[in-house]
Amino acid sequence: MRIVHKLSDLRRAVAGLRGDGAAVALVPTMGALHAGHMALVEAAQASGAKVVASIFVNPKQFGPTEDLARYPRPAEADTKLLTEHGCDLLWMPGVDEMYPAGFATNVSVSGVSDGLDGAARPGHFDGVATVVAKLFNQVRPDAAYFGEKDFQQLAVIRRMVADLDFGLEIVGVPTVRESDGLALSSRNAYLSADERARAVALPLALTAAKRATEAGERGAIPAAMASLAAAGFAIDYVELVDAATLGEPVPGRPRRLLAAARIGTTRLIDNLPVAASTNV
Ligand SMILES: Nc1ncnc2c1ncn2[C@@H]1O[C@H](COP(=O)(O)OP(=O)(O)OP(=O)(O)O)[C@@H](O)[C@H]1O
Ligand SMILES: CC(C)(CO)[C@@H](O)C(=O)[O-]
Ligand code: BAL
Repeated sequence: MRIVHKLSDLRRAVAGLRGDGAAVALVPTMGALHAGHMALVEAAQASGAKVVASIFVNPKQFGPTEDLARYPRPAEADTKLLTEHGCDLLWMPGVDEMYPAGFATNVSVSGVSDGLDGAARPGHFDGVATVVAKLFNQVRPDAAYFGEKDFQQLAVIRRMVADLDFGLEIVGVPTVRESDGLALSSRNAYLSADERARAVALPLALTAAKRATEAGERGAIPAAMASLAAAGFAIDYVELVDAATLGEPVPGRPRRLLAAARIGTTRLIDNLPVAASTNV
């Protein structure tokens, strides 16, 4: 796997991958890679495309009191994992390469960025949209792969791609979980053993609330909040939204249950689809 740090080298390397007429798929990440990221790489490979992964810890999507400085950056382990998975090219720009002096543009996707994580992390989705727009223009892929774990992010990117005529396919990949149900996340590395044991309350609370809601029961959201609080989580939100507002008009699963909560200093997010109630 070739690794490039400069935009000029990236352009040449992508042109090389396309040499024999192959399609190119992009997997954008912030590194500290795990099996969730590898599911994106594998889905991209399954399409027959050459795969470009990017690793860039994007300062613009972190709030002033968030974890930019301590975000894990295990470059060697990341490179090894991508090589073992047969990734074709790794784009690893530095902050100065991505945002040279004088950089002054902001991409803001209104509506879909507003609630949930957009409300809890002001400016976050502007930072995501800005860097993802740049990644798309840098790599010019035919398709890009994102995880459903960051469900609102996926919706923001789909909206941006449609609105700005990027002309590439956005593919959402289902969330990869630990055996107890916790969604894989780079930030899980922050959890102490005790916090890790209690963190399973997040997928358990969402699963219980999903089942109760689908059965037509009332009070599922307050019950989920109570079980998260009992496990020691500080809750940012637990919300059931019309999936169409997040760009997922899938027949049979018209709603999405999303949550974000903090355990100690670690903020976790998760979400599940919710089918139409069988009891109304
Ligand atoms: N468990 C997972 N299953 C599927 N995709 C995932 C999973 N975790 C992350 N992704 C996807 O990988 C891409 C890169 O995400 P990122 O590098 O932020 O990893 P992360 O584990 O989500 O990290 P963080 O802890 O910062 O949220 C995103 O599209 C994200 O949705
Ligand atoms: C899409 C992304 C790579 C943009 O920095 C990031 O938000 C992430 O890792 O999900
Ligand atoms: N996984 C989304 C990136 C972030 O939390 O900043």
